[in-house]
Amino acid sequence: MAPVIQAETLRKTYRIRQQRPGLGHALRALVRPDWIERAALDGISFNIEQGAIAGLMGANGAGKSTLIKLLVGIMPRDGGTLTVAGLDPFRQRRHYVQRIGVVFGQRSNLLWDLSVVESFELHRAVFGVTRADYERRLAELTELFELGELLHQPARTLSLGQTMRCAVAQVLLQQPDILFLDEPTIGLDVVSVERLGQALKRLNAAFDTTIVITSHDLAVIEDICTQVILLEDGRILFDGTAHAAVERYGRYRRLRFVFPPGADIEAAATFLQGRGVAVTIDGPELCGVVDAEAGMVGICAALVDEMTRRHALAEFFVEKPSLKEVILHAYR
Ligand SMILES: Nc1ncnc2c1ncn2[C@@H]1O[C@H](COP(=O)(O)OP(=O)(O)OP(=O)(O)O)[C@@H](O)[C@H]1O
Repeated sequence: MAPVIQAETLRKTYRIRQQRPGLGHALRALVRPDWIERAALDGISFNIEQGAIAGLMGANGAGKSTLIKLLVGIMPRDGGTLTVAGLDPFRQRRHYVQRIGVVFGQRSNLLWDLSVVESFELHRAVFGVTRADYERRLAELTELFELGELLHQPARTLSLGQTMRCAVAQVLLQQPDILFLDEPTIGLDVVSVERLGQALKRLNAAFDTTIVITSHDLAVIEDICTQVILLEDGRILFDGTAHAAVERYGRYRRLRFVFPPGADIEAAATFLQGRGVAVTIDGPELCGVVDAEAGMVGICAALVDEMTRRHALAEFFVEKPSLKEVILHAYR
């Protein structure tokens, strides 16, 4: 089966007006402005299969939002080819929008003073969903997204997490083939992130809906995505499963030291940093991710040995790090 999304040497360049300091430059720029070009997507190629949950990841400015804008058809590409569900998202936008659901961050189409179900009714009318399809779909989505009594509340009374679940359910009313979510987890607490993630998984399992999601919350990507595309400076650094990403960066190990009450964890952290280990402190625990490509056992053993001699430890563990840790380490 052909992939539902196919991108070949996809390119997007922004023209940026240069403003040099000084009155002379400002006056000259009025007559002959200085432009430079910046490639936000530098000829990237990838496929996404029908029924995948694909996570787009990358640091700020990596090109995730630009890619989502090309995928949903609100911006033209400058080069390469892009086919989604057999259509060109930008050139065939009128047909295309019927096939996709899009939620950008916290911009929902729920109307503030109306109850959620009233906003859903308006959406039904705009997208021409038949009454019978709407009733069936509403029942399915109420269960999948745990909407229950939220449906009868005015949108302004919902929490951020509840708003996001309702906003996503709303765009699913017209049963799109593909759902695009740009940073849906911003501002959500961990419980809301988990609830949204589980709802998306249920949706995907029940209807084989392809989902493309960008998030800085790597835990959500690791939990729900079947494919991870990692962007850096407009290029693809990694494209594969979350599991493969961990395997690829499998040479990393997490050293986790647990300290007794009153221990000087900061001093221990400084010591590890001095050995080139990236560390985080969480309560009585100090974690360091070690790049131990060659001689993994020896490097970990030497660090543990030095730590036990210098500091009073309650326990220590050598573990495989999460996707989040290895990616963050790879960025450094
Ligand atoms: N409208 C624009 N005009 C000029 N440059 C832009 C524009 N939009 C984005 N860029 C530049 O293109 C690059 C990619 O930006 P993009 O917003 O796609 O990244 P991102 O990965 O979504 O980042 P973030 O996580 O911060 O949202 C950046 O260097 C950015 O400064």
